[in-house]
Amino acid sequence: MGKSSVPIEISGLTKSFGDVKAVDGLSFSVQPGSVTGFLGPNGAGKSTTLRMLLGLVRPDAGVATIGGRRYGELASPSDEIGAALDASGFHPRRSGRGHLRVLCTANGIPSKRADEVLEKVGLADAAQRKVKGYSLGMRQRLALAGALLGNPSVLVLDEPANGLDPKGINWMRSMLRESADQGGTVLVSSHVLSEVEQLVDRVVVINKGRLVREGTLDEVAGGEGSVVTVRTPQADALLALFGERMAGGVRADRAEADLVRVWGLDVAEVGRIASAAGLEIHELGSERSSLEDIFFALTGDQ
Ligand SMILES: Nc1ncnc2c1ncn2[C@@H]1O[C@H](COP(=O)(O)OP(=O)(O)OP(=O)(O)O)[C@@H](O)[C@H]1O
Repeated sequence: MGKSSVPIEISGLTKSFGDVKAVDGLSFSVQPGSVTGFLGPNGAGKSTTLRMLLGLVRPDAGVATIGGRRYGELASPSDEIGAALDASGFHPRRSGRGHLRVLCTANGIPSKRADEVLEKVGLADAAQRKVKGYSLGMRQRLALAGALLGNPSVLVLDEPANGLDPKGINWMRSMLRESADQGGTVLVSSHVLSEVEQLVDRVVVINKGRLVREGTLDEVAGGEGSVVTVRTPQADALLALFGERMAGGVRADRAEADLVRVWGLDVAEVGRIASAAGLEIHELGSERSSLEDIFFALTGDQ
């Protein structure tokens, strides 16, 4: 455990831009020692939340803290939290090394640290090249390098997987994992679950500025769980049957005219209930919902 234990707490955070409620009473926490995915469709309020956490946007209500303090109250922010919010915000004519050295100066970090992090993110060979010639993947690496400069306990990365090829994703996973294994707190946002599925062990899912689900990948997958599919000419009657059990955590919908999907029960229970009601069943099956299906179900974003 090389890093101090610094949780992030988001509590009742709210922010509107004119008529748009970007973040709406949002609360969740991010614990040290894990990589947490911050997920939601485009416009869900992820960037606004991260900007409030980093003191770049003032909340209308609520508070975001890092180790119990707001960003503005941190004694030495770059030692405590490293952020990469935008991989396009570089000065195009600066070299990768030049960019990092400017950050070192601004944050009172010795400039030799620039070369250390360039090495760490695999950009040592491109250190002298101008950023305008960098690929998107290289910019992501440079953004991460900037976040790592102060060797902070907390890393906050907005869409870090964007532009990375599978090799790059693998590499990103090992970088984030290393930080979490040392006791670091890592929060990475994405609007594409499949992009970060391999990077994270916990997820916080938001939609329309509100919390939808929070937990480990298994908990979130288990919550929706597997889906039982029933092919029946009496789909209406079957839906009504399971509709009555909604309060018990059972959910059903109609995938096709004669195909009903049921969540919250196993295949044997569904078969037993349907046969007890005397319904005609042509096919009964079960499939595990993919995380992507769950994400769509949670965010209503088809
Ligand atoms: N500075 C701003 N002025 C006006 N509206 C804004 C501003 N920043 C964000 N919004 C609006 O707030 C909502 C949330 O935006 P935000 O960028 O936080 O979402 P996001 O989840 O990060 O989306 P994406 O995945 O597309 O980056 C959107 O409707 C957006 O248009």
